[in-house]
Order: sequence, then C-alpha cells, then structure tokens
Amino acid sequence: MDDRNGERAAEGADSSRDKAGTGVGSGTGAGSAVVVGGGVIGLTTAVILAERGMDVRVWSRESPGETTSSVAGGLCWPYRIKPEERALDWAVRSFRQFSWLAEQPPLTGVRLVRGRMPDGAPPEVWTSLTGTPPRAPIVDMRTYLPYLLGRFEAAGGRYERRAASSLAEAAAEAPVVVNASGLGARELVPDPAVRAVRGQVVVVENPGIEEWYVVATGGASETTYILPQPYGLILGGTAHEDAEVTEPDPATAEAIVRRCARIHPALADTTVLEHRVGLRPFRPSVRLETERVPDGRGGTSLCVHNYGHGGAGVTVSWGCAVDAARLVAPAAVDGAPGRG
Ligand SMILES: Cc1cc2nc3c(=O)[nH]c(=O)nc-3n(C[C@H](O)[C@H](O)[C@H](O)COP(=O)(O)OP(=O)(O)OC[C@H]3O[C@@H](n4cnc5c(N)ncnc54)[C@H](O)[C@@H]3O)c2cc1C
Repeated sequence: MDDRNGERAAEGADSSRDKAGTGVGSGTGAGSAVVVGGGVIGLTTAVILAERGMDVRVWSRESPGETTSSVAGGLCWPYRIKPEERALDWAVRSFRQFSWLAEQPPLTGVRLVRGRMPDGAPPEVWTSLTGTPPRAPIVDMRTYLPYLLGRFEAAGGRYERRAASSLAEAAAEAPVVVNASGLGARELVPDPAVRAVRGQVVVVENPGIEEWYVVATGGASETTYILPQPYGLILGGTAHEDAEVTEPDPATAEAIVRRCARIHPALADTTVLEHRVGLRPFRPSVRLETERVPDGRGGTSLCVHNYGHGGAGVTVSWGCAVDAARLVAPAAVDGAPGRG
C-alpha cells in the first residue's frame, strides 16, 4: 500500500498528528484507544484511528473468521439497516472507499460488479453512483477482513483475542474506547434494543454467472440473491428475527437453492461447497454516539458506540468509521481537506 492509503481511508482524516491539540494522535497517553470488536465495523474504525497515529488495540472475543462479518455476502447495498437516510449517506461515503479498494482486488477482495435488482428502484443518489445497470462493490470477506487487519497492524495497531466483560474494563486501559461489539453489545452495554436477525446462505460452484442478482424485499424473511465471489457463488438468503441457531438448516438450504435456480436454472445441479449462518446485529437505529464510562480510577473514558448495523454493516462501514473517528477527535477530522 502506498502513502495515499491512510489519507484516503479516513476520507481526508488528518495524518499530521494532533494538529488540533486534542491529544489524539500522540501515540501515547491520551492518544490511545481500545476498540472492542474485530468485525468489519471494529476493524475499519481501528484502521482509521491507527492511521491517524493513535496507539490502538482491538479486543475481539472471536477470530475474524468467526465473526458475523465473515459470513456477509459482501454486496454493498443498504439493506435491513436504520435509519434509512443516514444509512444511505454512510453507504454513499463507503462506496467511494470501496471503489478505490476495487482497484486492487487480489489484495483487498473488493470488486465492482454489475448486477440486477428486478423489483423496485433504489434511491436516486445510489443509482447516480452505481449506474444503470448498477455496478456495486462486492467484497470477499475472507480476503477483506485479513486485509483490514494487515493494514491496521501495519499502522502500528495491535489485535488481541480478548473478551471484555464490561466497557469499564476497556476504559480502565485507555482514555478512548470504541464499542464495535455488534450483537455482543446486548450484554456488553447492555442494550436490549439489539436483536439477532439470523441469515443463512449456501456457497456453490459457479456455473459461469458473472452478475449479481438481488430481490430486495426489505422486510421479508426469505429473499433471493446470487452473489459471485472468486471462490464460488453465494446464494441467499433468509432473515429471521430473534432466531439464534447458528447451525445451518438443510431444508432452508434446499429452498434457497430452489429459489435461485428459478433465476438461473443451472444452479439446480451445481455442487454445494459450504453452508453459512450468521446473526445480523439489528437495532431500530444504528448507535453512533458518545458516552462517558468509568475508568475505575475515579475518572471516566470517552466511549464511542458504533454498533447495530443489521444487514448492511459492510455497506456502511467506512462512513460509520469516519463518523466514529470524528467523535473521538472532532477537530482532527473535520479540519482536514477532502472529506466526502
Ligand atoms: C447471511 C448474511 C449476509 C449478509 N450480507 C451482507 C451484505 O451482503 N452486505 C452487507 O453490508 N452486510 C451484510 N450482512 C450484514 C453484516 O454481516 C453485518 O452488518 C456486519 O458484519 C456487522 O459487523 P460488526 O463488526 O458490527 O459485527 P461482527 O462482525 O459480529 O463483529 C463483532 C465483534 O465484536 C466482538 N465482540 C462482541 N462482544 C465482545 C466482547 N464482550 N468482548 C470482545 N469482543 C466482543 C466479536 O468477537 C466480533 O469480533 C450479512 C449478514 C448475514 C448474517
């Protein structure tokens, strides 16, 4: 990665450290942060903070490959996320990052791919970005999460397999805590507004399909989507609220393949490579705001919450991460040129 990387990642976040005198970016003391969560939201936020010069640690209970983020189909499209208007703004800003990352697919896992969404027109601002027929980023999460982790570590960040029993535990170790714990926020905050929306997908051999296809029936528990990844096709999908069984259900898998075979008949006979299940961290509204958390020494640490991204965490990851970074140190980000 060249030097432009950090600048672009933070949409112009200031790489000259602590210009605004906020204490952020000194690399020690007030410049340190613990990011709780090593999924796409935590890692993206951690990349931005580390590339700004902060001393950042990521604590993750699970390895990147075990997170909900690793199950994501990886299509950048605002789906099952609220509030819709803010999500669209985050998605548009993330789109710009993904378009740039798509210049190096083998490294990043991001490609711009043409597709079809037969029912319903997407918002105009989205069409103006993606074109007609739309050309949206598809992210191979098995390449992308290691890419983010590598970039984070290259910026001096440290990744630790560690479960936080409370936000205060993280606050005891850093003046800034980012809570990107996804579904874990239910217990960690605790926040009962976070609910699991179970999703199941089937990965099959690709009989030669190059475009993605999505039926975007927002609230339905069964949808149809076909996403080409370098290793095969991801066929979806389901969205069941408050279902938390992470074992794949064979009947559900068969129904998914049947639905997709109605679109592309060749899929009826293709080889199944893998079944995947993930629990989307849905919240009536994404939580992106600050709170003070006791640090156990009579003071408090700044906690920036960034969780509850439902079915579109990848789609909005960069927009949300830049906003979270701005909550860590407003002047350092807002004063920088080139924000999108
Ligand atoms: C089947 C399926 C398909 C999807 N397809 C898409 C798609 O095409 N496009 C899209 O944009 N989105 C998609 N999504 C949604 C997307 O996967 C999520 O929105 C996104 O992964 C949420 O990211 P996250 O980082 O918040 O959560 P996660 O990836 O779940 O990460 C949470 C992290 O927090 C850690 N954690 C939790 N509690 C603690 C604790 N107490 N201490 C330490 N660590 C903790 C976990 O170990 C983990 O590292 C899909 C989801 C599913 C299930």
